[in-house]
Amino acid sequence: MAVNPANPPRPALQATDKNTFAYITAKKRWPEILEKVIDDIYKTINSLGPLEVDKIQEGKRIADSLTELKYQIQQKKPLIPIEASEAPDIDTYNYVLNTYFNGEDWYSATWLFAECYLYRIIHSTLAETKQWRSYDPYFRQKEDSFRASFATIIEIAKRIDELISAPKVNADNRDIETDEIIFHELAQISLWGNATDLSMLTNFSFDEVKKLQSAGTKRMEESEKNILVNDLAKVWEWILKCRYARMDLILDNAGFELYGDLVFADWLIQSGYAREIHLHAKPIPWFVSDTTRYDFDWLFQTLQSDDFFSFASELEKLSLKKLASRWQSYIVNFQWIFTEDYFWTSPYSYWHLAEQAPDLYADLCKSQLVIFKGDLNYRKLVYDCKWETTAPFKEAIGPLASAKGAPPVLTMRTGKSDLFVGLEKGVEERLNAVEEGWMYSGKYAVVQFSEGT
Ligand SMILES: O=P(O)(O)OC[C@H]1O[C@](O)(CO)[C@@H](O)[C@@H]1O
Repeated sequence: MAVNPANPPRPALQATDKNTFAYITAKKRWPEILEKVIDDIYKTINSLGPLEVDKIQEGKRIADSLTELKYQIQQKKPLIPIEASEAPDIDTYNYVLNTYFNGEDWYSATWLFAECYLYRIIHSTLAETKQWRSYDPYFRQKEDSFRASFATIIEIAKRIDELISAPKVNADNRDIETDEIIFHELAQISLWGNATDLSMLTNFSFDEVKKLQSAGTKRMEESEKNILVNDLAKVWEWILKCRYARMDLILDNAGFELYGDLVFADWLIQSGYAREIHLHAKPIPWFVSDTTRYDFDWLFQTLQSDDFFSFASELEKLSLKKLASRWQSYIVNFQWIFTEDYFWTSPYSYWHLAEQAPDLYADLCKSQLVIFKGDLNYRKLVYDCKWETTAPFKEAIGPLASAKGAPPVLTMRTGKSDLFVGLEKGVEERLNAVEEGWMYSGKYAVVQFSEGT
């Protein structure tokens, strides 16, 4: 039988499997995430004036629907089609549900489908209303966590300033050895930014977020040992070969992770290794903290604002403004091209990219490097199934490595699911012996590369 959403290349990860992160997610994390959304809606309701009766009433109905959704999950009720609407992706969801998961419930459907379906339903519950259609129920969390990340944000802003103004040598006006070191450093800032994912932080305080980030900076020096597969050296060779390349960045979380990704993208442009970088975001709020157009624009505005980091010194504010105005110039000059596509929020694995989103695929094939950030992108790349941890990365990403004309693919992800491929023999056993839950702790990462065909 051909590979399909109910028949991945290996048995699917499923929440029915009790000793897995999929199970913990369905049992504990989904209800918590829904509670946070409901709280957020009530916070907004409470801030409305008495004249906004319609919005208040509609908001209460949304909160009730989401409470019902939480109950459906907790009671392991069957998944039901999403109400038809003008949204371009509902037919896809209902087709996949009816064709592959008819009669399945929140636990017995694949983890990937059930989880995408959850975030899609949360969005529909808001999008199909009059007053809340463009409301992002995760925005408050994104905003708070970005503010709490100030110390690391400013540290990185200073660093990129130094790096960009560093003297260049040789005929090409570049010092390749220094560039290689900088490349490794900035790639790791982008990589470890993925550890602070809000969907994982339902129970974390902002102090803990800060700790994670400062550990992230310190970890930079000793982080190599937690990158279980590190293809950065190969990627660097590839970049040197390509020179002045088109690159694509399939973004993950907004806020701190996006900031780190853009710092990396900034240097790639400034150094001339990239001529243009296409930034791919989500068209709807997704997996709590994923980047949308609004988040992207908000980041630029925030870095330029005098009020958001009101406690920052004038010098610090100036360095953030300088950064944001340089970034703005990349947008104006089409060196950074922002784009979004419903394929990224579909329930499909990237094994189906060419057939499900042919135009997007054809466009990505023009790229010299397609970088996939984060855990969900990784899950989708490898079809979210029980690969042996030693399975080769290129086998696990299927057609994206082997199809004729497949683009060069790089994944940079901290592990937040029961899923690692491409590990050396013995690594899984060594870590199993010392650390329960190491696969999904966010502490271990992989940077894996396929040069395409
Ligand atoms: O933002 P990321 O890195 O894609 O992570 C998304 C999160 O959602 C999950 O995919 C499932 O909840 C986790 O595996 C991961 O923590």
